[in-house]
Amino acid sequence: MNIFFKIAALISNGRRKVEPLSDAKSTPTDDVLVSDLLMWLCENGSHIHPKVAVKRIDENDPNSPFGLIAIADLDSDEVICHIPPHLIIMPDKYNVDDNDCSTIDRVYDMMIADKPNPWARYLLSQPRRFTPEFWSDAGKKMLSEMTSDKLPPQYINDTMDELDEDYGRDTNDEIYLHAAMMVKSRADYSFLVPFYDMTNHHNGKVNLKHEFNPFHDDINIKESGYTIATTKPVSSGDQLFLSYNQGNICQEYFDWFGTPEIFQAYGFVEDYPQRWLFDLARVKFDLDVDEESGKEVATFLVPPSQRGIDMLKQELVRLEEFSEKHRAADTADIHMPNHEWTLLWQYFDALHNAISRCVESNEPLSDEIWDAPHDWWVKDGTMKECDREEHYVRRSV
Ligand SMILES: C[S@@+](CC[C@H](N)C(=O)[O-])C[C@H]1O[C@@H](n2cnc3c(N)ncnc32)[C@H](O)[C@@H]1O
Repeated sequence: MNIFFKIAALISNGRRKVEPLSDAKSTPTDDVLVSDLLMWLCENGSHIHPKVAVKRIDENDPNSPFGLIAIADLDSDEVICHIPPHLIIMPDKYNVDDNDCSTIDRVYDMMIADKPNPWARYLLSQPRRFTPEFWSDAGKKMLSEMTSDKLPPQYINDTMDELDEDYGRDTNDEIYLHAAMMVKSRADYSFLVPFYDMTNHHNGKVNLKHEFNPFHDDINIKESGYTIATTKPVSSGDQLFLSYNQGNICQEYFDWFGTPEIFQAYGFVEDYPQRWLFDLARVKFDLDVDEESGKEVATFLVPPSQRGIDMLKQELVRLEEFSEKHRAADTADIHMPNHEWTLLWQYFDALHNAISRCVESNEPLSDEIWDAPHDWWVKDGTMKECDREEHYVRRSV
């Protein structure tokens, strides 16, 4: 019996009758690690919708990431998965402010166990050091030269410094670093949730939501577990997406966590729509492609100023000089792993493109933003200074 029907059988022994699907194309996965993981999850009390498969997002690329794919049409508001509390890795006490590293410690322990469970084996199979915070010294040096102290992402050394200096962890232990990167790129703050952590990001195609906000005061995750559901009908073959920065539990991420921060924390350049925030110029805009004209359009979330636009024009010149100096280099000479080099230039192109669209727009200019307080982040599109408790305000620069 193939994995698909094994899972369906498990679920039908559980809480819901699952009829075999006539148009089920293939097993939910072609990967042993993933099928072991799915079986382990179902045998340990998880509910995984039988019309959802785990597949590589590019079936022709054996290295492409996995994602959740509908293998039959889904309605809106269908529960895609429920993961019970005992499978979620979380710190003892949970407070979003004292985000300690106990979740990382637990993932590390799971990975170095004598017989790692299927989830640990899957996480260990993920590419090493692929998010910029965990890049080689050469890669981080090149990225820092590209962004200088002006353009995002900044603070790419924070995580390693924190692990080393604040928590005294061994940052020469490659498995510990991998555990840390898995938490940073797959957890909701300190909650690492299996299967939920297989969901990819896309703000334009997002079709999933959290059934409840696990950070809400009246939710005790140790009782509720995690449940995600569809927000709209999903056609067979479509990928299921969450938003990593504008989802229904993202709260203050709306204000400042944009395309640069997604690149830094998750190691990929997001598709349109993108969100760009440039502290130094106090410029904040969404960049999307207009369906009719096919042109990229910058939608400003705070009014841009001449001063800010002039700063970004100077940054464009500096970026072009950086490209002149490095793009033709031989990676062997700079000791940067190929995946870092490829990703760095993908981000360079997206950054250069976004600033170009911004400075060439004919948006009316005003100096209003320079009267805003130093912590000038404001909720989407308003100049209203937001209530502190409503929104985190990012570190001032
Ligand atoms: C929470 S995991 C998602 C599941 C992951 N793709 C897997 O194969 O297990 C986050 C990672 O998935 C990848 N990812 C998520 N959304 C993506 C997207 N839209 N494009 C490319 N990679 C994406 C990135 O590598 C990111 O660090």
